[in-house]
Amino acid sequence: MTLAIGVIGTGAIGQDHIRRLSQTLSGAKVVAVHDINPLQAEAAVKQYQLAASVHDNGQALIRDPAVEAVLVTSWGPSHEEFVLDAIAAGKPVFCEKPLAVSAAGCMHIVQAERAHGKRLVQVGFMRPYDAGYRALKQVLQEGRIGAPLMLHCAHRNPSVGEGYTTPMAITDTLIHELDVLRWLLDEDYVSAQVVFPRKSSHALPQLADPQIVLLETRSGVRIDVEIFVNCQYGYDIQCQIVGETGIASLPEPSSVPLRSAASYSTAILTDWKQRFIAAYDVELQAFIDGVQAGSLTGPSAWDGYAAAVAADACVLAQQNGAVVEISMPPRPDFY
Ligand SMILES: NC(=O)C1=CN([C@@H]2O[C@H](COP(=O)(O)OP(=O)(O)OC[C@H]3O[C@@H](n4cnc5c(N)ncnc54)[C@H](O)[C@@H]3O)[C@@H](O)[C@H]2O)C=CC1
Ligand SMILES: O=C1[C@@H](O)[C@H](O)[C@@H](O)[C@H](O)[C@H]1O
Repeated sequence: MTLAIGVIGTGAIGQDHIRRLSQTLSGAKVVAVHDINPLQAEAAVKQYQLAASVHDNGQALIRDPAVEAVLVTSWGPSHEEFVLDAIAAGKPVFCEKPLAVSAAGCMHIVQAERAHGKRLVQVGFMRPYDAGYRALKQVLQEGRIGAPLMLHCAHRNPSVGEGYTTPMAITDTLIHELDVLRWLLDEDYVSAQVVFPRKSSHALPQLADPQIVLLETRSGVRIDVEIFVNCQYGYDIQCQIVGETGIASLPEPSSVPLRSAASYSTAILTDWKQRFIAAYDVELQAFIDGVQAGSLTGPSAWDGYAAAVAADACVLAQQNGAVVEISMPPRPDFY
């Protein structure tokens, strides 16, 4: 069976997912698209030669009988409404991060999904599907560096657009670490603090960049994450775990070492699309396969909620400079 997917939001990642659904993955096809900017939707249909209808609103796409599953890749603040509509229609939905822009919004989705009685939601947290993070988790699970004590992480983008603001460093960027580090350590956070180094001259006035987020987990692991979204030199994701008997680091993406012009070098990627290309493929194939098998296993609405609870605390910590408590309720059996 080929899963008929409707895509809401045909911008950067929407088009990238349409490309992989149409050209790389198996078992799915794009049958409908919608974007608040109709020219953007038409452009996606043309570029990927889709046999897809173009809807003039998201609700119509979700209700379209030809659409069996929904992909939400629109702007973050629109996610909650579309995901709730998909659940109300009983259709599986893959939603890009963030699941909703606040923990309260994510909780509405959790409640709706539980009331429906079966998992319908997968969140686009792709890093748990990345081979490097998976290898890192295996090292931890095999006890090869002993119990984890500290994590030193960095999330660096070369530059960001004019619309990117200080809280977005948390809700748009750090949200990936909030998810993947929780998955890696298999525990929730209990506190957050944000400190601001000297501001980069490359950051626009509305953005404090870089930032350092300090997290503490339930067992006492201390985590520092540098978020630096105007670092200029590349797209660079770092994660180093200091354990009781050793240190484990996220592998660098593979690249040909070059001896040339009196130097020895390896390239650094500049684009998130390339850095996690394999992980995006695997996460979306897992969604297709999960829908076909009647059982979703990827990052859940609860994972989206957990990341949002921590993100809310980090945004508050940005404002007051204090250590903010993170209070995470126990995971319901449903998840
Ligand atoms: N998992 C990942 O690594 C990534 C996830 N994302 C997430 O994907 C989402 C989209 O990001 P981008 O593609 O980079 O943004 P974008 O700005 O390139 O595209 C967003 C598209 O959604 C459309 N849109 C906005 N509001 C809408 C609404 N209410 N209804 C229908 N269409 C609407 C816009 O017209 C635009 O075409 C964001 O939530 C972002 O955080 C983005 C990049 C990477
Ligand atoms: O999700 C993403 C973007 O939305 C976000 O703006 C970037 O900072 C992240 O690196 C990228 O993975």
